[in-house]
This record gives sequence, structure tokens and C-alpha cells, in this order.
Amino acid sequence: KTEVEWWHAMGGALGQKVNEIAADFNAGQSEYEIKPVYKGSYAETMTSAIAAFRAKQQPAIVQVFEVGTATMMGAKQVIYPVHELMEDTKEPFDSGHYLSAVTGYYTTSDGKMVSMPFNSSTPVLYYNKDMFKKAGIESAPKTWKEMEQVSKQLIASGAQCGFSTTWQSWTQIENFGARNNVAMASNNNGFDGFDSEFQFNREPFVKHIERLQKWSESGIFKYGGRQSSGMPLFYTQECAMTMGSSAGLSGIQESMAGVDVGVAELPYDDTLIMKPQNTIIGGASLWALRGHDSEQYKGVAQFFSYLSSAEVQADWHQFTGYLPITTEAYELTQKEGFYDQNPGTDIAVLQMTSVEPTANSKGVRFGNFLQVRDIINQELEAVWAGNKSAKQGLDDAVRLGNQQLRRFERTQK
Ligand SMILES: O=P(O)(O)OC[C@H](O)CO
Repeated sequence: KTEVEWWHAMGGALGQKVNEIAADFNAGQSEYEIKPVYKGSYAETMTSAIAAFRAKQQPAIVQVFEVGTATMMGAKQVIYPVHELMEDTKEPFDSGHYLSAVTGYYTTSDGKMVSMPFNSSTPVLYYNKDMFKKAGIESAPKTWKEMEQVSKQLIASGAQCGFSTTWQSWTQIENFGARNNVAMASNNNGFDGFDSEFQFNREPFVKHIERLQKWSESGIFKYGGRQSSGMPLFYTQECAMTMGSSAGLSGIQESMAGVDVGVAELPYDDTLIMKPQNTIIGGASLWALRGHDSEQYKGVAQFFSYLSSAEVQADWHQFTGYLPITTEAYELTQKEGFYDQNPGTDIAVLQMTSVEPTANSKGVRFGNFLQVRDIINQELEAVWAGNKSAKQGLDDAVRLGNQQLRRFERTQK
């Protein structure tokens, strides 16, 4: 059998599911053997793959989170674009089968799909229905104003904190911009060129971070750390709500057995918009890397087709909370009655697809965004700690972030 290595960042139950998918593919044919290898966090996986490429030890497939998209696209000698790979290996492939909200993120400006969608998520609001009931609140808040009111009611009924968040740049900057139709950078959020400038120190963002800072003094908001480290504040029922990946649902079910948890759409700011925009995706996609032989690439192509089949995608979506990346997988899940039996599991897909995306909500594309996210984390942490005003923190993040964009721009000349 021809071996094909697949480096990924899926730990715990997600990792087990990845192993199962690979094993099923391996058992279903006799030519190729997909070998999944867990490489740690998203950032670690991406860094290892880049280092491995330099040492000519790269895997044929690597999972890269959405943050790394522009950097990967810019590494032209490293990546084997999916549309090219499928064509070269004569694997039937139609990018029209995928949800446009997903493909838009992984497609070049001339319409070519460069990486294979796999685990796309979007941020949603999770709320503890038991705590809501105790506070006499009937439904989840829809706007940021309601987030404040509801949090105050929850605290009055004994909750220690209203809400927390995970992945703060993703939920409170990138998706805050998308949901409220405000650009976080020039050049259509980076899609139209490398000379983009960040703009998330403009008024709508400053006001948002200012209120979060104010709310963090009174317990309405509590910061719980980078990436998903804030989840335990929700698991332990210290905070009654949190904002996080749609794929957080399996972790919630595992950690909060017996607690009634609801899923709702991400709040919007009704001073900025009457009808909220879609949110943008997160999660990751699969990149084929150059330097392997044609037999291995045939295996990669077949495996990509297998992964995108309605059955595999529908099962992955239902198990994890990641979006169904194809229309067929969505329809199959509907037909199976999954959404009726599991209320809230369709919120993410509806929030992503029920309105036509605008230039401000179709996604973001920034080189060195991994480094920029670190900068945003660092500056927001200074704001939460009371060491900087919201304006100062965002000004500094924009200034330092722009330096990263310029550094990336120089590599693309
Ligand atoms: O937890 P995930 O896989 O949905 O990823 C969340 C964020 O998109 C990471 O940038």
C-alpha cells in the first residue's frame, strides 16, 4: 500500500473520530494507507509542517486552521493547490458542491480552490438554560444590549458571571466586524491585496472593547484565556453564557451532562445594524504539500473525495458540531431528522448561510495572521487587566499588526 501521512490538530474525541475516518477509508480500498498523526494545537501543527518542509520531511496532507490560510496561499513552492491536484490525478471534483460560505474562504480571487474544506466551524452563543430558568429568562439574548441586561438578571439570581468567550480575536474582533458589517481591515478585509491595513481600532470596535472592559469590572463578562481555555468557566457554571466554536458542542455535552444547554446565534450590535450579517468561518482545511510522488497524490485525491462524501461529512458534522461543508451533507442530515432530534445543531449553518455575505462578512485574509492573533491576544489581555484603555490596546494591536502585514507583503514581491 502507498502510505500517505496526514498531520492534524484534532485532540481528544475529535482525534479519535479522525482516526476512525482514516481507518474506514483504508479498509474500503487496497491501494492507499492514510496515516493520521496528531501534532498538537493548530499553531503547533502549522509550525511543524513548515519546519518539516524545510527539512524535506513534510507530510502529504496537513490540517491548517483558517488563520494560516493567507500564509499557506503565499507559500507557493510548498503547497499543491487542491484544484490542480484533483485535475492532475483525474479525480472528479466540483467545487460547486461545497457551501459557498466555506469555499469563499479557501478560494483565490480568480475562483480556484486551494485547500480542501474539512472542519469548518463558526462561533455561536452557548447558554445555560437551567441558569436562565432560575433567573426567569425565557430566551437567549440577540443583541449586545440584551447580553448586558440578561447578564445583570443572571447575576441578580446568583450567577457569578454573565458570559465569557473563547478565541477572543475570532469572536470579538473578526466576527464582531462580520456580524455587524464593519471592516476590520482595508482591501475587503485583506482579500484584494497584500498592502492591507488593519482598521479594527475604529469606533465600532473601540466601543465594543470598551464595554467589555467595563463589564469585566462588574462580572458581566469574564475573560478565561486564549484559544478555548475559557470553556471551563462555562462548564463549571460560573458563567451562564459563552461564545465559541460550533464544534464546542461535543465538549459541552461531555463536560456538562445533566445541564440543559442551548445554542443561539452570536449577538449583534443593534446600534450598528438592524438585521445582522452572517458570521465567518473558523476551524481548518486540509492542504496538500509538494515533494511527494504521483502515486501518493492519487491517494490524497481519493481521500479528499472520500472525506467530502455526503455520508462521511454528515457523520462528522453530527458528531462534532463542525459545519456540513457540502449541500448534500446538510440535506442528508436534515433528512435523517438530526436537527429535529438535536435542537440547536443547525444554528451554526443557518447563521452562516441565511443572508448573502458582504465584503465585510465573507471572511478575512491576512498573512502572518498567526502572529497578529498573538498581538491581539496580548493587547486585549492588557485591556482586561486594566493596564490599557480599549482605544490604546486596539491602536497598539493595529500598529503592531500592520508591521506583520508589511513583513508578509515583502515576502510576496
Ligand atoms: O475550534 P475550532 O476548530 O472551531 O477553531 C476555532 C478557531 O477558528 C480557530 O482559529
